[in-house]
Amino acid sequence: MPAQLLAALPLTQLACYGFEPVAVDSPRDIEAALTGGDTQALVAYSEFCTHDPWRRAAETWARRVPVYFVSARRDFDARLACVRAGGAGLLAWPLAAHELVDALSHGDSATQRDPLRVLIVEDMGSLAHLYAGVLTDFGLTTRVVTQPQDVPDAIDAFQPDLILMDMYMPGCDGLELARVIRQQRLLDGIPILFLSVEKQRRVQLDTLALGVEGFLTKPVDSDELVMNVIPRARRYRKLRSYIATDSLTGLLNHSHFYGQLEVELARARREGRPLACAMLDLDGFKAVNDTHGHLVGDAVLVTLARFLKEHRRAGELIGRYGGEEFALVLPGADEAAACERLDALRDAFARLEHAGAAGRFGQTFSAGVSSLDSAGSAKELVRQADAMLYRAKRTGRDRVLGWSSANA
Ligand SMILES: Nc1nc2c(ncn2[C@@H]2O[C@H](COP(=O)(O)OP(=O)(O)OP(=O)(O)O)[C@@H](O)[C@H]2O)c(=O)[nH]1
Repeated sequence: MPAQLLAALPLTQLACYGFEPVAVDSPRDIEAALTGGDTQALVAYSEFCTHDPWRRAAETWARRVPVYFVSARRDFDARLACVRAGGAGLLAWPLAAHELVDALSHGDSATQRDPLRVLIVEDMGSLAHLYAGVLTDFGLTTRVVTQPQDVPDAIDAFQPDLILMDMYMPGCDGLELARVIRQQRLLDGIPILFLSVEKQRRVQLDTLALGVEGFLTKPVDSDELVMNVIPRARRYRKLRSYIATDSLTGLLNHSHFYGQLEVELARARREGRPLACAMLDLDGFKAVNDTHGHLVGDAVLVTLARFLKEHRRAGELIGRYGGEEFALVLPGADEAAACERLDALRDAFARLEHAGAAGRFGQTFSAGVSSLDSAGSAKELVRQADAMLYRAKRTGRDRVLGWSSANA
């Protein structure tokens, strides 16, 4: 974008969200950044007037990375010009960091970082792997399941963005399996595409009436498969992330955290493995808002979210449970292991410095921990961890307490 506008970019705030923004004001620098291969997205200022060199240049860049246009214009003509230039989105000028972060974490660049996932349910393994090969060639990740009864576990483990399903399988047909999937609240909206030799219009219409996304008649050619799968999977991924995550921190929101906790709990029981839950709350956070203002308070919340994400281990869940309250699920950890880990996190976070209007400051959190040793349900896990969190607050803050050791 033009050099005189670069100073108005919220680069420091973007860095706070975990991005590495680079400000450039010449097409040559942009070309160099794109050639380097590390650039995930481009943000280009545009006035959307007839002679707008940035829009014209951006049209060529948009073929290589998602380009987000920023403009003071919000009218229809500007929106249309953005679409015609291949823009991934139109953001308001002056650019607000959280709007860009929202676009990047839900948009096309997010799918580039984390490929779309397709679960293929087909009793003929060779055919399933043929479909998988086609989708993999287009950059998608696939998993094949040949037995209907294995589908619920595969969904839990793989978290697909779309299910491609054979209609006729031994033991359980596709319609029944679709109903089993849809009856789970969190999976009600997942796109299901049927693959079948079925040509009877009545049967196809009955299938669509069930709320499945579509019907592909075998044999399906590669283009038809890919064009039916990618847009639907991408749309579901985007909608799900809008619904499941908190817009400030990008962590799971309250209800989705709780839903995923139930899934992890069931898995831990099935596999006979331990599981712990922790609730975290920033200490004296009201004073941060009062002293430095709400924007600095928001930056501390974002920093804690980013800190937790950076320290996240495979399989762990992190959610924003309430305003300044966060929640963690640690599959495979018993209470003692979880307390030790939370205490290490507490210690490391307390060493960070935050920048405020009234100078730099440190921030601590307290945490309560519970585990399957003492709690039998998701509700009980959260209740016990919460009770320990408030005991930690009452007894001095900046500490971690576990239910079983505190109540022994
Ligand atoms: N900046 C900002 N503040 C928030 C947000 N959500 C909640 N808060 C603030 O968090 C503060 C919580 O204050 P209290 O519940 O009194 O707790 P505290 O000051 O952290 O004290 P203890 O928890 O007892 O250590 C309130 O001032 C809320 O306004 C948010 O999204 N952004």
